[in-house]
Amino acid sequence: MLQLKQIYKVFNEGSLDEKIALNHLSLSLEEGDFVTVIGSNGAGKSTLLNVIAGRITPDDGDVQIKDRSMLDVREYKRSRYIGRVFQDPMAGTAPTLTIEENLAIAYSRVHKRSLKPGVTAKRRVFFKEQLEMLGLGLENRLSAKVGLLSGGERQALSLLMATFTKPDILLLDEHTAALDPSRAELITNLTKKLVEKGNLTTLMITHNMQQAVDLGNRLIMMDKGQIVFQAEGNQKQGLTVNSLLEEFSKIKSDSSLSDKALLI
Ligand SMILES: Nc1ncnc2c1ncn2[C@@H]1O[C@H](COP(=O)(O)OP(=O)(O)OP(=O)(O)O)[C@@H](O)[C@H]1O
Repeated sequence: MLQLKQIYKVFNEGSLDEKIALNHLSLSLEEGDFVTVIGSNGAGKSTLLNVIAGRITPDDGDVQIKDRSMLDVREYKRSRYIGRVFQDPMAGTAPTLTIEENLAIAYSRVHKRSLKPGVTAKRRVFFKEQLEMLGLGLENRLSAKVGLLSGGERQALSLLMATFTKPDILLLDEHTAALDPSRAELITNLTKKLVEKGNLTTLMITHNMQQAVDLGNRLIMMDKGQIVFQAEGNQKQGLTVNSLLEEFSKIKSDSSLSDKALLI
């Protein structure tokens, strides 16, 4: 479904600030793979997601979705294939528009050939059904402005908007990190439910080791723009936070990383 081939990205090349963010990184995801991505600050995790989404162009390598290179596909066009949720609950939705208007925008991004844009009666029924799955009562507040929602409610809506169109790839960029623990748990559980329901191919960055262990069928650990450890299948299921920290300590000796940096 997703293939990253030898992705290389350097920032500020040739200057004192030169930083190799992705160092010939390759990764292949099958349909339905749910990969948790961990690593210290500056390991290249967000750059990786930005390269997939088309926000950053790699200096070398290729990004393929369903065997088609995406390098010539601009970010706004890739959003037809890619759903994304950011750390900031304010980032994924338009605050001055209503819940149903936000959903209509996400819907029309994918169903471009639809003759009737906006909110139709049929679509309203569909939106209500989708919102019911969140279990937050938002299906009864279709005309409420999104700016009035709490951070958790807004992030749940962002997650729904990123998933209900069944994107080929779902990118989650520390999407629970800005929420209080109970709301973070709610969004984590919703993520599990929506990803499983849609069998979505997903990459999720997290600094929460427990979350990285609990979610998904694969895990990758990044350091200095490379994948330094990965687990899948039974090995992934058998991982614990302690075993991850042990793996981490193996790369720590020749790096400036610390447990704290990984666990933030
Ligand atoms: N636009 C940019 N210009 C210059 N350097 C950048 C840019 N974006 C990222 N970098 C650098 O590239 C490296 C990788 O950054 P990236 O944001 O991908 O790391 P990360 O693993 O997501 O870190 P964090 O966990 O702190 O979010 C860092 O050293 C960062 O400072």
